[in-house]
Amino acid sequence: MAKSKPIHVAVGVILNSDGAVFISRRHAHLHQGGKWEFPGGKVEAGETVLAALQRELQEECNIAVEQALPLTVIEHDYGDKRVRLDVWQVTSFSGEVKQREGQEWCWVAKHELDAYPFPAANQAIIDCLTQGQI
Ligand SMILES: Nc1nc2c([nH]c(=O)n2[C@@H]2O[C@H](COP(=O)(O)OP(=O)(O)OP(=O)(O)O)[C@@H](O)[C@H]2O)c(=O)[nH]1
Ligand SMILES: [Mg+2]
Repeated sequence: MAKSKPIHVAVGVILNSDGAVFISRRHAHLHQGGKWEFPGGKVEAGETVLAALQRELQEECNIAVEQALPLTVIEHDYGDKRVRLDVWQVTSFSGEVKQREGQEWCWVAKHELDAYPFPAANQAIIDCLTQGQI
């Protein structure tokens, strides 16, 4: 049986002035619950990916994205659902980064990212960050 279209997700990599990355922990009851993630969420119908990124990062981590660059697109099949992660690096923003939805969160040095379990789709991003390619 043909599978339905992947869920299109806008995902933001935010680095602070120390070069650390903002991550938060998915609530236990959600898909991939308990794993760490980059902030972001589903792109709505008729919305650009950048607009979705701006909306999600305002809602989830309190910032207004001023500039962001597309890094990569990752398609992954979890078996129960397929995702298409549209990964952007946030290069300019205003506001103070903080988690607004009650999720555990932290800034983590790139070389320490391997210690945090992420959803399988994220592995390519984690590799780029730990190898200093981002
Ligand atoms: N935000 C985010 N989602 C990810 C990442 N990696 C990954 O596989 N996903 C998957 O992307 C899908 C959508 O993400 P999401 O749950 O943040 O979507 P959302 O904010 O719109 O959630 P909502 O519909 O509950 O409001 C989930 O199935 C999630 O498991 C990641 O690094 N960040
Ligand atoms: Mg989300």
